[in-house]
Amino acid sequence: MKLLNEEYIKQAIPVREKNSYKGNYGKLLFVGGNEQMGGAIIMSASAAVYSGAGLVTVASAPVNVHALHTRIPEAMFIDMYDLDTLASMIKKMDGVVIGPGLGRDDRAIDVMNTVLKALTEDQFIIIDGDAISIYVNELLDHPDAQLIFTPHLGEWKTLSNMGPDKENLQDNIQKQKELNAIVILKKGQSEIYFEDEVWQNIPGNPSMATGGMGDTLAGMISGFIGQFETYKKGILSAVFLHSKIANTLAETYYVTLPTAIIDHIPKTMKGYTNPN
Ligand SMILES: NC(=O)C1=CN([C@@H]2O[C@H](COP(=O)(O)OP(=O)(O)OC[C@H]3O[C@@H](n4cnc5c(N)ncnc54)[C@H](O)[C@@H]3O)[C@@H](O)[C@H]2O)[C@@H](O)CC1
Ligand SMILES: Nc1ncnc2c1ncn2[C@@H]1O[C@H](COP(=O)(O)OP(=O)(O)O)[C@@H](O)[C@H]1O
Ligand SMILES: [Mg+2]
Repeated sequence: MKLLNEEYIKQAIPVREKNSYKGNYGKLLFVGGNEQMGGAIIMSASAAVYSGAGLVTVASAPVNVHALHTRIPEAMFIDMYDLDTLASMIKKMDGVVIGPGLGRDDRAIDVMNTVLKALTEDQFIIIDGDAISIYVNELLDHPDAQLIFTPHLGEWKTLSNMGPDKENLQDNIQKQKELNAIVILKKGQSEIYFEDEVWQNIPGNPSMATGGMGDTLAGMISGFIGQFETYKKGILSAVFLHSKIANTLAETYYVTLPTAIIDHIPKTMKGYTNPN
């Protein structure tokens, strides 16, 4: 297992080309946030905006539109239960994050089916939170896109049948291959399973054990993938910086709020920008 530490991330973040524009930095769709959990998809989309994503659209329950626009006016909005609009929106995207606050009811299942069917092979999809349960319980087919799962240990049990006391490196590698996906297994020191190698994150601390922390990570990962040259670089940099920011904040704060992490992303990225 390779260790994900300061050395990897040093100068990993690309400098922006002088004449680049928003279209160069990722068009992302966030799908989730039912009537009870709008905050989850707002945090996720906010993390992507603050990570530098070029264009962010949120598909959510209509009741969430004003909260979203108050928090991040940079994001666009569609009703996620309008399945025709949802399907046509997917076609314009580089990547999709689905799951934060999605719920698991019949409407959520329809949303999930619509999204997975509309994807094409040049896109990526991050399946997080409730969307992990739906993917497993509804026996959904692997989409025609790069698939990325971001389970915590409870969600990994749903995906792999291995509980927190049973999961281990060899069986996790085997399961990741069966899933034909990149797996970011979230825990105290999260593990990242790629097709050819496994990484373990080093920073992180228990001040991060707060609702919304994983929603925020999913948004960061998507935002980074939209700008970095490879999936690997984007994912590893996002996982590292998410917990690195939390470590810095935990020097002075008892608990690290996901929204505080989000606020610190742009300045922290600047500090790691490659000057060449
Ligand atoms: N403000 C919001 O709207 C929030 C919405 N959230 C959403 O709530 C939905 C359900 O997610 P949850 O993760 O709460 O619930 P789940 O019920 O899916 O997962 C929690 C279960 O996993 C078990 N578990 C085992 N190891 C665990 C570990 N290391 N970390 C976490 N759980 C572990 C727990 O005991 C529990 O049974 C998701 O869609 C999520 O995005 C949460 O992110 C919290 C904040
Ligand atoms: N004790 C801890 N040490 C390090 N990281 C933690 C700790 N507790 C939680 N985290 C991190 O916080 C995030 C929690 O994700 P998740 O449970 O999906 O949150 P949510 O669904 O509430 O947004 C993960 O990135 C996990 O690694
Ligand atoms: Mg989660």
